[in-house]
Amino acid sequence: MTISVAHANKRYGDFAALDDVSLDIPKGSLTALLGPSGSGKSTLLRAIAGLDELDSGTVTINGQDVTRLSPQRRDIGFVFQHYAAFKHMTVRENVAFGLKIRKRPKAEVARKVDELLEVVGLAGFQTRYPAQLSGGQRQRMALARALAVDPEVLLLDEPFGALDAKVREDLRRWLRRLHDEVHVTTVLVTHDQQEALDVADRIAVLNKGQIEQVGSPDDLYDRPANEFVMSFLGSVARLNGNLVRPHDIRLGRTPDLALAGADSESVENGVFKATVVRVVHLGFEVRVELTNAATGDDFHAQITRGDAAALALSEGDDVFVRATRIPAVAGS
Ligand SMILES: Nc1ncnc2c1ncn2[C@@H]1O[C@H](COP(=O)(O)OP(=O)(O)OP(=O)(O)O)[C@@H](O)[C@H]1O
Repeated sequence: MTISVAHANKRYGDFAALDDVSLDIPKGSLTALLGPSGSGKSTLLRAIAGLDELDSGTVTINGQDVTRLSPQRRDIGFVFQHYAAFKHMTVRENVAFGLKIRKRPKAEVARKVDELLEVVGLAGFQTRYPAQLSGGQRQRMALARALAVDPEVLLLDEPFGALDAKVREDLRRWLRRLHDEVHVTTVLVTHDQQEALDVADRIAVLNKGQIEQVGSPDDLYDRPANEFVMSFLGSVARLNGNLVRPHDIRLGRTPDLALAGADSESVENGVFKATVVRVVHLGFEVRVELTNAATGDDFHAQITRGDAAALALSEGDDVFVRATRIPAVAGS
């Protein structure tokens, strides 16, 4: 383990921002702290960084208890959502900053900075000033600066939060590739489940100052520990009391068509009737909004364009519905 947090508690007045949190972060992993606003993600990250002191509990980095060490002595790189670059310094000087204050030899600084600017795709931007960069380029410069001093741990607090959706998506793919190249143990705070699923190899889901589940993206998506994790990691539909993923719902014009393709997995709730409320085309997929004919509950199914075309659904049509997969979620 590179990082171990044990029984961390942090209160603000009566409010428990961290409530007995324990988390191990393996060496070389890219772990996302995922949770809704106010769940304690940043508080946990700041405790690992040493920017906030815990009320109780310990933080260990590489076997050393760093709970009482200042951030400067923890060997970490840190990137925030709004990165404060030195405005009067060029990109090159910004990235070199940490190495210069550590008084590294000039030739080493030059080599290292060249290498990093190459890695983050800013080789052609060396003499620009931060104001002459796009938001995405500025965050990549921030990452290069944090990585320049070869930290043991890289901590990222919503590093792409202020950028638009397309740039965010490009940057998180880029971050994943960067991580595959440099393997520095990385902890990323995000409230965006898509970002966590896309970029992380491990996800810790936080809720109200506690960890609900830790696991790989597949573990969490396919085997959620509880309803909170299941609904936070993707959209859900409630069918006869069970939470299911909208793309695990099969529709048919007749009851046997809804059953067609049923595999050997146990199908606990059978086929039931529903009415089509709306059909929404979302590019590759089609969302079918439905009402359960017996209970009046609304839910939606996500099907392929091919299936939608074959079914030729219109508003008001009756269809037969079946869940193809019902995850075993505790408490549902
Ligand atoms: N300095 C502080 N004083 C009082 N309350 C605080 C302080 N810092 C954080 N909190 C509270 O602690 C809780 C956890 O905050 P934290 O920033 O860790 O949440 P978060 O999960 O990172 O949320 P977000 O995604 O909104 O940043 C919040 O309810 C917040 O209001």
